[in-house]
Amino acid sequence: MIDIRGLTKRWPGADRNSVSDVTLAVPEGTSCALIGPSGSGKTTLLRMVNRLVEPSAGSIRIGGEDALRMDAVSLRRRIGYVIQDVGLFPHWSVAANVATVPRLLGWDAARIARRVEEVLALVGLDPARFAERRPHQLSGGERQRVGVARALAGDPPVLLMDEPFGAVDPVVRGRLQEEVLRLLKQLRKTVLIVTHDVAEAVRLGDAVALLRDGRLVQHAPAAEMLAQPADGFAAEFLGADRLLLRLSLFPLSALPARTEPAPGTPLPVDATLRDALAALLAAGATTLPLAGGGSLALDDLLAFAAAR
Ligand SMILES: Nc1ncnc2c1ncn2[C@@H]1O[C@H](COP(=O)(O)OP(=O)(O)OP(=O)(O)O)[C@@H](O)[C@H]1O
Repeated sequence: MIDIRGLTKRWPGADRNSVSDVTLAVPEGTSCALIGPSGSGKTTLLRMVNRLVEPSAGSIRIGGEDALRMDAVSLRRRIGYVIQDVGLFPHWSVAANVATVPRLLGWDAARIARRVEEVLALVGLDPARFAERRPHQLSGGERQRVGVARALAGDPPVLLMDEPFGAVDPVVRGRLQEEVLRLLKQLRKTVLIVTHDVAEAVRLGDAVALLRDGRLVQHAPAAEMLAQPADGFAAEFLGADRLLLRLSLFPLSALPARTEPAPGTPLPVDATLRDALAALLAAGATTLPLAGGGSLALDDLLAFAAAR
């Protein structure tokens, strides 16, 4: 769905490329998280996709169409864009902000009103309470929800997100990540998301693309990248706890349950393998019962983590 080939950006007067020969495909209905150190070119790459930055070389196809030949304004109406500081119009109500793209698309007033209610509800904001407020009457987390609602309002097939949860505290951030993840899957959007947070990247990205100095170091499914970093730089960037993080991507059902019973508090069915490891450590146990029947053994969990 998003097909990027040989994409390069050299800013005028710069002595090197900010993005260098990046080839990357994001299949329809999937998400890819762009990670990398500060200055590695993540935002520049993202902003080339909706032509806020014009590439120096390379091609971008969206849904098979050449994005570089399309009119930039109509291209942007087909691509939702969510940024860290949200960029809401301060004097407009939440409803008016969310209606920006539907209005540009020329929808009639009744359709716009229905859509605004629908997307506000989708992002967990009660339209009756929030539609008429101004941005300064919202919390940071609520503002970011409005940003997501606005990006979804025109029902674009593609969503670009640049540190969308960067400005909120860790608790709100976790909840927003969870909800947005569920929503994007449900709506089958094709998503490119910039983050500097590895945990957020593997949580939100089906695939992860790692940049260094504008070049793509590795592009792989999240669990694969955590298990097999391409080089020393990738291993260091992903962090010493990467195998632990990888366990958080798998449900309990990834391991065959043992049939023998075990004492202790049962692990809930929706626990991840990382939750299971935490519970085993907390209980000082080598096995724990599963709420769904049978038991889980520490040995099996460690073998799974080491097998990659
Ligand atoms: N408008 C611009 N003009 C000139 N150079 C720019 C411009 N925007 C970005 N750059 C340069 O391009 C490089 C990549 O910047 P970019 O913002 O894409 O990195 P990033 O990985 O998103 O960083 P961060 O995580 O800090 O946001 C940097 O060296 C930056 O200084």
